[in-house]
Amino acid sequence: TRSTRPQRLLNAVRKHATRGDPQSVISAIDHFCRHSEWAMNIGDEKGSILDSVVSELNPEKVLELGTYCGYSTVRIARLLPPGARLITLEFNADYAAIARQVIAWAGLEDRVQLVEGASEDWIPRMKEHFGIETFDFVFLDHWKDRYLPDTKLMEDCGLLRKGTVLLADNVICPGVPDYLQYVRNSLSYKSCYFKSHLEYTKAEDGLEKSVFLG
Ligand SMILES: Cn1cnc(CNC(=O)c2cc(-c3ccc(F)cc3)cc(O)c2O)c1
Ligand SMILES: [Mg+2]
Repeated sequence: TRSTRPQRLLNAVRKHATRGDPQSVISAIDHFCRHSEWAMNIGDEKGSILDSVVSELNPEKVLELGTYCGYSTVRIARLLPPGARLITLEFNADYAAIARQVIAWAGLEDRVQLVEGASEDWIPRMKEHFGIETFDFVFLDHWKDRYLPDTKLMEDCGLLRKGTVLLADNVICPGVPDYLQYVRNSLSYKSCYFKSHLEYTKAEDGLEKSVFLG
């Protein structure tokens, strides 16, 4: 049977990236997506903005919603100190299987926990199942109609603290209008927009950074 795009992306990582070298994994995926097949990774341009937000924050506890092939997981985890923890949720089992191998190729499995399942099922279980009190940083990149309900769910589950940073991908393309309206108008968030481009294209897209004020 034909291979899938995520499988071909993983093959490109194995062929062109060095085991244990996260930067080479990132570069191999960006090259594959620019020159072979577009894929919905955050990409190098928005990825640099993600890097700067993570580096400035130095988070200990990170949640990623939407793993896909693990590209942003690798981007974030490579910047974390070894004691820090990144929990990444992926609904799609096929994507999760590929992402595990990409994360392992980068040598970052010791600080990443990939969980398969629906965000709305796992968010309420973070405390008792993972011993998490609150998250320092949350990266939202999953189904766009889940950004707002999952943010409200994280609030209700007490997973956000004063200063927790939410960073949302694709706020222009495909777009998350209900989420944007919420974080930009709620007195509980200080929000700002980082204008960029849809991964590997000239189309406008951007990231919204929102600090929870408690
Ligand atoms: C199936 N599935 C599993 N995870 C998800 C969540 N991610 C997205 O949907 C997503 C989509 C796009 C995108 C797709 C087509 C297009 F024309 C323009 C943009 C870009 C992204 O960066 C994304 O994160 C969907
Ligand atoms: Mg995205």
